[in-house]
Amino acid sequence: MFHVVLVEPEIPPNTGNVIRLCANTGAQLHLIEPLGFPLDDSKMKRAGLDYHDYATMKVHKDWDAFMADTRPDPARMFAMTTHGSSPFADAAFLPGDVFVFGSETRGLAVALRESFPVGQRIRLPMRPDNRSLNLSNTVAVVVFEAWRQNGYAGGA
Ligand SMILES: C[S@@+](CC[C@H](N)C(=O)[O-])C[C@H]1O[C@@H](n2cnc3c(N)ncnc32)[C@H](O)[C@@H]1O
Repeated sequence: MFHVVLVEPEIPPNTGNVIRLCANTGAQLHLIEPLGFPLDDSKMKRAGLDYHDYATMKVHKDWDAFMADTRPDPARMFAMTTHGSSPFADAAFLPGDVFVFGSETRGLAVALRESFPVGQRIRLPMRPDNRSLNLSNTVAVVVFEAWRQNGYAGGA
């Protein structure tokens, strides 16, 4: 099972899309507070979520609480960032890998981003002069690539 970590997400429909994506792919979703919206926000509900979709979601009061609760292997954590220097095409993912995403307007805080070794800061390719992809689209690309590399284990 992969782990998707949204650090301080701000836009309800993005988080709604990611909740559904994680439910469909078997990824464990972690939301790091503060969130920019209440979890029962009506705009998030428009993502068409069912009760069972929320089963893969955990909320952590901050980054340190996430690390203490989850105890991930630091060597298998990846910061997804437009400031990354490691090409996505070269990344090899394993079951249990942790993918960390920044908020929609701020991205990942510099200190958190730089706490990842350069080889674990990954940038998805974009055409020149584009700033960033949508958060939920980025999560979908990464989770499906990681799942593809692992034979869509558990998928029907
Ligand atoms: C809308 S972007 C944030 C943009 C923010 N203004 C910044 O400068 O980082 C939200 C998140 O999506 C992910 N993201 C978006 N485009 C990406 C890309 N090309 N490569 C890797 N991650 C990306 C990152 O995790 C980012 O923090």
